[in-house]
Amino acid sequence: MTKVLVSDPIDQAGIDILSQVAQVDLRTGLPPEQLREIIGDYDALMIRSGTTVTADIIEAADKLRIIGRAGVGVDNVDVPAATKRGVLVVNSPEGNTIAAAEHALALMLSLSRHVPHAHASTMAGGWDRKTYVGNELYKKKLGVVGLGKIGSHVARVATAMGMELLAYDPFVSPERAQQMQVKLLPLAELFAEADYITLHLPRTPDTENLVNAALLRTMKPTARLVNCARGGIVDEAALAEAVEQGVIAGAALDVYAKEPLAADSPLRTVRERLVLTPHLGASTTEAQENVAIDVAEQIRDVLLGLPARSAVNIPGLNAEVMEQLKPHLQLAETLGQLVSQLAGGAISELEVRLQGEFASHPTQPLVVAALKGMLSTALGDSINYVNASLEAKDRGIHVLEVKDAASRDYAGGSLQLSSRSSKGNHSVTGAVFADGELRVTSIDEFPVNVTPSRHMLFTRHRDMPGIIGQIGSVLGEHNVNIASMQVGRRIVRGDAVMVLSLDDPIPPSLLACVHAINGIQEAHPVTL
Ligand SMILES: NC(=O)C1=CN([C@@H]2O[C@H](COP(=O)(O)OP(=O)(O)OC[C@H]3O[C@@H](n4cnc5c(N)ncnc54)[C@H](O)[C@@H]3O)[C@@H](O)[C@H]2O)C=CC1
Ligand SMILES: O=C(O)C(=O)COP(=O)(O)O
Repeated sequence: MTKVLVSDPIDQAGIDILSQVAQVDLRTGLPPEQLREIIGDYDALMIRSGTTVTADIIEAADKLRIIGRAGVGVDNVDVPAATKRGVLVVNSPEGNTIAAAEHALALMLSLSRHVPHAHASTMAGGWDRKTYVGNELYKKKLGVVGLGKIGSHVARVATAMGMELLAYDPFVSPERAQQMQVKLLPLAELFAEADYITLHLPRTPDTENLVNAALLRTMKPTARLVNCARGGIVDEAALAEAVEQGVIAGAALDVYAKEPLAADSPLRTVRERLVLTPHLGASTTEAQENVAIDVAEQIRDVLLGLPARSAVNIPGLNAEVMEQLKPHLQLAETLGQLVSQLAGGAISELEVRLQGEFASHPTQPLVVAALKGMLSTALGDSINYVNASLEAKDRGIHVLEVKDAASRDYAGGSLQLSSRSSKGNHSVTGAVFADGELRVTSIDEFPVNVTPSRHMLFTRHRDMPGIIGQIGSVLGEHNVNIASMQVGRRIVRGDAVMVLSLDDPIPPSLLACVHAINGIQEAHPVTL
């Protein structure tokens, strides 16, 4: 029975989808040791930000195929460890964009008009209209750090509210910024100029403690900071001090370096001008339904052997690409299996050559498919689209990608894999025909036209009378039935290759007899 563990609260719509294909166990709030103990039973894990998936947990996850993050940030998952183990990580990149953006705007407005403090004072019996005089956002400068999906929505709404938009995002082009009516500035200038600063970037080693005491001191004393992105980007102790001492006018946080926020955090002692929420950015009914459905559908699909649309650790290979390139990926994988079995030893270099029309396809997915096929000979099922590139790199395999659009051999182009190993060099070429059928079109530069089949035998021999008959006899003696046979040669009585498609596997004793035939130079059994 396929089993899915849901270790954080998710919307029922997600559970319903998962239940179509698996037994779903909802166990929230598990301590790490307990999660480690039980994870070995599960094929899939669905989480939000409450579960931290460490390398240790992934190590214990013997059956795990996919980790689904019902939200955006995957900083609570050791993605490199998952990749190494071939575990797919997926998320919901857009399901909670609006919720997070609106929460950042809510925090900005709350801060400006002292909503939480005025509310608390009123509830306590007060009627204080003097202390809580605020500021307008209209005509103020808003600095958006990280102009991605959430940052852009905040920018759009803030523009509509009459704010002037500044942004810092090293990966956004000036054209895009201009289109959004946003002025791109270096980080230091943005901090010095803005009246409000809102953070919408991921937490990475580069962004950790980005907003520290020194940067806070460069802000205007009237400026306010909002962090609805990730804890750890802001130095919390420095921020508490800056707000307390009036270095800045206020701050609002939804996310913290360590969650839940520690009872003794210095942030909890700041009484005024600081608004804290417990990671509520994505907590709307709408967003929770969106992300639960988005991620549960991906888990369901992957468990059914289909591709996921938002894979974090196989860049460039989403469901759309997989669907479009299905036969081409299959060809690359098959040629990878073929070339590794012809090589018969550790391959040190693989050249992936996209010829003719093939050169119009994205290279990366085809290279990954070729590597998966190539490595599966030695590594079996443990190799997949997630870890193929990494495994190849770890094994020191040098991968070369060549696009040769000018080559004209087949209408749809062709794909050639050439391997270099201690035992020699081999190359195989294949094409996808109009009906979607795969063909091997050359082996070691000898032209052939072979449909790949489960059991095959490839020989390299001298083109001379009698050799084919002898091979046929040997196969017959071993009760191995030949489905088809092809010979490729470049010159008469020179070197030739023979490809036999067989109905049965090749026993080792048969291979020894084939090798013993006079004129046979190489014989390679291949299983696809
Ligand atoms: N509080 C909450 O509940 C939620 C928080 N988030 C967080 O919000 C953040 C943004 O999410 P999205 O907009 O969906 O992501 P996104 O990927 O669309 O945008 C992130 C932007 O940050 C930029 N960026 C990366 N490194 C940067 C750097 N060093 N300096 C400046 N900009 C940099 C990227 O170029 C990109 O444009 C993420 O950290 C995510 O985890 C997302 C949803 C809910
Ligand atoms: O999607 C994100 O990145 C979030 O931070 C939302 O976190 P949550 O799913 O509410 O625990």
